Amino acid sequence: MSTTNELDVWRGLPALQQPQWDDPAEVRAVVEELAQLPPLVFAGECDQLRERLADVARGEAFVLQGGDCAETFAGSNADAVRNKLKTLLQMAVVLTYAASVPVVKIGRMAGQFAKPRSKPGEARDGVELPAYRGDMVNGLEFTPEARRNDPRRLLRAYHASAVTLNLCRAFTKGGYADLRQVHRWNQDFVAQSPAGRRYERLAGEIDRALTFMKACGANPDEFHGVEFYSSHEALLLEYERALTRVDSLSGLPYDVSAHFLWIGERTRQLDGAHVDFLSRIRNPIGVKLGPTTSPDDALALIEKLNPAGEPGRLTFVTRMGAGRVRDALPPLIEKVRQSGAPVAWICDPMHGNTFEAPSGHKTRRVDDVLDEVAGFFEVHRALGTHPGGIHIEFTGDDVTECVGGGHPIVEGDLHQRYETACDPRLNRGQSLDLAFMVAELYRKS
Ligand SMILES: O=C[C@H](O)[C@H](O)COP(=O)(O)O
Ligand SMILES: C=C(OP(=O)(O)O)C(=O)O
Repeated sequence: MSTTNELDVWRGLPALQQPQWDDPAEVRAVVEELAQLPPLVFAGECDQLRERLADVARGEAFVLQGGDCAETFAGSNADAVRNKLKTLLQMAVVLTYAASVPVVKIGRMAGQFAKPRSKPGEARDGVELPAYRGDMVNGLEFTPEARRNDPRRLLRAYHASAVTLNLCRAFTKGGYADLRQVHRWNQDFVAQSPAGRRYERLAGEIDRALTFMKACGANPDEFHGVEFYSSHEALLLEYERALTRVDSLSGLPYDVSAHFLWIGERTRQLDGAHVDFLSRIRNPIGVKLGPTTSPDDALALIEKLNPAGEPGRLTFVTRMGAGRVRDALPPLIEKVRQSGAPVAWICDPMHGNTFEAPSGHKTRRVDDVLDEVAGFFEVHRALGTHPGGIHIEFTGDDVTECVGGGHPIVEGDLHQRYETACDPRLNRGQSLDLAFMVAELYRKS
């Protein structure tokens, strides 16, 4: 692991997707302020997650990672965070109970405020403005004022992350996530949707199992809370660097902005700044791999990011697209397996399946999402490797952003509740449908 000076090597390397700020002095002042603020997460928690991910790499646990595409400052409130957590908990219960596998729960939450974009600008009715890059950089509103990059937003992102993480810790440790509450999470949902009714039946079985275990002498308080971890894409390196601290116990650097950080598909260049910076922090980390990744790219990333071959350190999050997963994924897994490197493999069935509907809304078909996950399981089953988890964009609200699902949304419905700040998310029913399908696939594999 690196010395403090080596943590700045990235500054001399190409760093893609970094915002241009108007006033470097203002950025320096903000970064200095960030560097004085308390850690959001602790080194020991990151180490614990690394151990959980080592279980995943060994085939003994499954990751459920998800949340908004882009969190917003306005969304850092109790209702929105509770709804997201509630859906994550419901999905985790379905997976744990129906697939009988320990589920490592990681929110794409409490820090997912910066977005890489395909184009620097956005045009509407002949007007061109800079693209929205996440609330950490500029505002979503289509006005020149909102779209101006404002470094003070880095501080607001830190505080919004702190608020969100505080809520997550309270909900997951303070009794709300108690397994004896499985019915309560579904109360507002049960009658409305096929997924809700299916979940309710499973919750009834869990109730009976808990009563049985209690009768056998198990301590029901064991089910009081759950382990929950935060994660986001480590995109804005000034922010991540300012929140990197040397742990007083181990003397090693941890990025204390989240437990788990990942490098996106657009910034995973081997000789780039993002790969260098993440190679030097001690957190468990991930890399997104799209369909253009070669087996040699995967090996080179392993060599750079986990040269010691430590289990749980490195997760590959594959996002091939439903049409490509069955041919693009096997050569990667095969070569990594031959190398003996311990990698946890997770499927992101969202980012390879985005298209634009005739109405102009960016959307995804639930069928494509399900098909990519099915392909991911088929490939792992054929190769005898472990399908280690899913990474999804979802929300706890009944939005209309992805088409299809058990309670189908058609393209003409997209305008009804299209609320994402960036890419389309699964709503609660679509997320539960996915969890039931994954549980079945897991059982079979
Ligand atoms: O969430 C991922 C990316 O930021 C997003 O897909 C980029 O979208 P764009 O192609 O509209 O820029
Ligand atoms: C940008 C993202 O994905 P990818 O890097 O896989 O495109 C994302 O997960 O927000």
